[in-house]
Amino acid sequence: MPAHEAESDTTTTEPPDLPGSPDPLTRERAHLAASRSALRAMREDVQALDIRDVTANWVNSVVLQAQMDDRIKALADLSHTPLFFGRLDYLHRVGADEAEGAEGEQFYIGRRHVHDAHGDPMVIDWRAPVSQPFYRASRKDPQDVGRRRRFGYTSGELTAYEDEHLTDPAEAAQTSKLLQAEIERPRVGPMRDIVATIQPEQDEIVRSGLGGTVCVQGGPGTGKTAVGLHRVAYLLYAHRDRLARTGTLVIGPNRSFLHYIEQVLPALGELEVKQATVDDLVTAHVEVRGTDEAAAAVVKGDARMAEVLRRAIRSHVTPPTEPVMVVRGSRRWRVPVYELEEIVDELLARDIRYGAAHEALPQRIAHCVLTRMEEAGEAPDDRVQNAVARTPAVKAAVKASWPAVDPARLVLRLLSDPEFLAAHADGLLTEDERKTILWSRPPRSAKSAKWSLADAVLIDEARDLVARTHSLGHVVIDEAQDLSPMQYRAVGRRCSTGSATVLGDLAQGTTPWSTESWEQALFHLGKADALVEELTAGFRVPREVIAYASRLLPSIAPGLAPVESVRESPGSMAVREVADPAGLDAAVLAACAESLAHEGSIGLIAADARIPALAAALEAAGHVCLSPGEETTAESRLTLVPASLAKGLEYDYVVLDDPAAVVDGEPDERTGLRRLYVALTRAVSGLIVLHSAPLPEALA
Ligand SMILES: Nc1ncnc2c1ncn2[C@@H]1O[C@H](COP(=O)(O)OP(=O)(O)OP(=O)(O)O)[C@@H](O)[C@H]1O
Repeated sequence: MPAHEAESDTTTTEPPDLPGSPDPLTRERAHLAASRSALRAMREDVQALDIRDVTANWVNSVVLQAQMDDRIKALADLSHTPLFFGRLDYLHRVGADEAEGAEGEQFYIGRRHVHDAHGDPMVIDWRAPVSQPFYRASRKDPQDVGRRRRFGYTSGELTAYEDEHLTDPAEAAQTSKLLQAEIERPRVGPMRDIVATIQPEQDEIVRSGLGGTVCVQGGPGTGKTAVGLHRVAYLLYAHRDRLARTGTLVIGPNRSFLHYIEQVLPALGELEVKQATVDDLVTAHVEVRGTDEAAAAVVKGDARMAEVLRRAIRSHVTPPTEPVMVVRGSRRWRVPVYELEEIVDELLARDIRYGAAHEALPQRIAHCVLTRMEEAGEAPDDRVQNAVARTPAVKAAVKASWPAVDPARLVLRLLSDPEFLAAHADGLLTEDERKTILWSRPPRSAKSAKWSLADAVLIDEARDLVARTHSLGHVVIDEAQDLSPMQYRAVGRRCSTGSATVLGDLAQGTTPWSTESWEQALFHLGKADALVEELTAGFRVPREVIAYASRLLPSIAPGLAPVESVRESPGSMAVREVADPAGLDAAVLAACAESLAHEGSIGLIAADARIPALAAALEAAGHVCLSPGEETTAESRLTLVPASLAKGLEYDYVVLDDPAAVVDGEPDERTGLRRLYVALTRAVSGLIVLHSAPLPEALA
């Protein structure tokens, strides 16, 4: 694969040039300049639109103007993001029969579609079907592509290109230098998109259909987050209308993480995707002021709790014992007990939401009354039925047989009333488990209760038993391995009529309820038929570093294979023992200073308990520190990261303080080692591990 740079363009592979014609790089630059002015023209066209004549009213005009403003924003030409990053030379016209001998076609691939004044494409959106071979074509399967060209940019200038002639048997396959350079480029600021370098196995996940749920298992830095975000962008392109109606959501583990990834989709032109943590979803209606012991949270997060709640809510249904007597004017209408029983039984058998049945019951009783009225020769209409449904007699019957249930109060009663819990957890929870979740001092009311996050998930489940939760079109769940079965259910009901992308790594599960197998997780999510894919190539962590971290795998996830890093960075790893524990802070500061001498972002990761001491030491040494997820700038590049917040984040250089303390910060050894595995796998270019206490045995 010959690479060409501005100064050293020696072996040209372009078709023979006419004497005096410009060299390929100049031609490509000319196409870039022409594309940029075409984009400018597209933007000016939208800006010049006068909507006064086409909008019927004020609301219409506001809506249309907002859409146009979005479009104008989307058409902005950002000088630091190349308008195109690749070119495909097809051997034949796309879609034409090869036998016709139709001439080849050329497409420039970029972040968005750009066309000229005649509507002919200058740049094709990376998500369009004709762009797909840019990511997937290979020597084995050239997909009718004769040449794939990648472009290299320096400070927004097109400075290099690299060609692959996929159908040329004489050309040997090589790893792309531009691809490697893009992967090695220092990270400053928030996460960026990978449109120019999506790999074939990643692309298969990105472009998999909207209908199915995909689950991706992948070690640290294999691009799960990147793939999930690009899949959303792809789905929005391929199913724009449907997803605009139903909505999309990206779920991440915490605010810092969401902040870190929030720029990726807008950079791809997608501004409408919502982001949330699972906690955000379930605390919309509950104020969380309490916490749980791990043992209680594990039981509360167990899927058996869903059945306990289902039984508890249905226990409010009582078979009718009294007939209903409705008085209208001078007449009395009676619905006998057996008929009421039939209605209640039928509603129970239909298994509709508790609240829906509660609303249907008065209408059903009123309908019986109306039938009797008709039999007696009256001609009542809908208004009469509604009036009957609202009579005190009918209301009293509904209250007796199918009373309204408040979800929070239902959970409150389960957690405070040992008999109520025992009755509905019979055969599901052991006595010990019931004791574990019962409040020792029950609160007076749902309002005054100190709900925990696990309680909020239970209330969310109870709310769904009362009234169906609104479902979105597509949900991406990142770091999914940390969700409890009940949390999976909470997410699952938010995409019950849509699909999901589930991303995670079983080896990075650090919650007491973390996922043991994707099959189980997908079952709880309600997507048991999802496809499980595996990503094994690592794009973040250098080979030496991942090899060191992978020593932990036999202890934390015995079935998983180590990540195969695509990054060679010799000398990227150092483990330093500090003999005197009192000298550890100073050694850490020195390692930070050493790392700051390089370009890029620095993360100092330490056990949560060590953070205050390190923050003070850094401040005393005059370092300005960022918090995780906060944007790195050229002036402040050092982030102090508590180990509990490191998940999903990355830094060019990582300094890891005292691994043993990171392990000891967790309730058990396996969780501690998993936390350490996360901390060890955040580095893009270099890792320095400092310790005075002995290293954990699994690592030593
Ligand atoms: N095809 C690619 N080309 C260039 N960079 C890539 C590619 N795939 C992933 N990366 C980069 O590798 C890094 C790790 O990606 P990402 O955060 O998505 O991995 P992850 O699997 O979610 O990691 P973790 O398990 O640690 O959360 C990111 O900087 C991402 O941009």
